[in-house]
Amino acid sequence: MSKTATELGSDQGNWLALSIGNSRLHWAWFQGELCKQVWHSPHLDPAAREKLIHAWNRGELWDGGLEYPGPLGDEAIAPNPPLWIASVVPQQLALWQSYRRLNIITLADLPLLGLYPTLGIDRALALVGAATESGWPVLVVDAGTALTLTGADPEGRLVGGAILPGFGLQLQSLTEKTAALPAVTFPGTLPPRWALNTPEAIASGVVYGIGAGVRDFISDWWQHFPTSPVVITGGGGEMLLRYLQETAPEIAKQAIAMPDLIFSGICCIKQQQSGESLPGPRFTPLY
Ligand SMILES: Nc1ncnc2c1ncn2[C@@H]1O[C@H](COP(=O)(O)OP(=O)(O)OP(=O)(O)O)[C@@H](O)[C@H]1O
Ligand SMILES: CC(C)(CO)[C@@H](O)C(=O)NCCC(=O)O
Ligand SMILES: [K+]
Repeated sequence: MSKTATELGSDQGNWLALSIGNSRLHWAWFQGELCKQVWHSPHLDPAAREKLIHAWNRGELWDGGLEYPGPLGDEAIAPNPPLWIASVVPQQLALWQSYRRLNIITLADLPLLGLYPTLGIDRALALVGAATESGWPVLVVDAGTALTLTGADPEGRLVGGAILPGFGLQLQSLTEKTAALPAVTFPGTLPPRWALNTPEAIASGVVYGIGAGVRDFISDWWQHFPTSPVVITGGGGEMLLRYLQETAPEIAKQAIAMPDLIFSGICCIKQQQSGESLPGPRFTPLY
């Protein structure tokens, strides 16, 4: 559906992308294809959603109750921005059902082959984003609440993947399901592997355990697709990359960190649906 001149004039190509994850909301403000700002917020309740919509209509991007990186100079968002949502949390998505300029992205919108019906839209969009940047085949490692590996072949067909508890969830489950293990905050640096105290032993187990698992998946992926890029994303992506740099520099050198991958995917789908761009990567290798 292409935009009318009035619509273009009124929103100047401004739009918002929202990726609803299991722990947090991930937001991006776009002008056309240009991503101006990315930020994260807690899940919302109806009152917080109303405050947000009112802020947008005053030209402000952020609500005081949410984490944000600070105002962007004098720039203001146009009122009633189109909102493109990808969600893996139905209750949080339901909050936006009555938003006037809502576009919900579903698996049916994606130029990928071989998808299974319950595949997470975040995983599928990350693949689209990764392929837009690096072409097919591609493997995406997303270290969010759940850590996922998702790979597609040279034709853009899902090969498959894996789901495991992410860094935060592993730390949390140890604390909650044991008597003696304390809460451990997410380590900022690679912990010592052979720890001599409880918090570092927990951090070591989780970081080296996840790291080794991911490394093994990447090695196996390269047996099948030796030239495939590996794209790392998600809040735990930096830690994962640190692990790879330390233990497997030859893998780390070939891994690409793309924190905002999901937004490349959303932008790509929006362009396709709005007829704003050249034909997308639908079923054709990009290189
Ligand atoms: N400073 C930090 N605070 C909290 N978690 C962090 C921090 N740095 C890295 N992490 C890790 O990143 C994860 C958060 O990643 P990300 O933002 O991709 O996803 P999320 O918000 O947890 O999940 P989702 O997108 O599924 O809601 C946490 O689970 C934790 O393992
Ligand atoms: C695995 C998560 C939770 C990662 O955010 C999400 O992609 C999801 O809910 N997926 C559904 C199951 C699947 O992807 O097979
Ligand atoms: K569940």
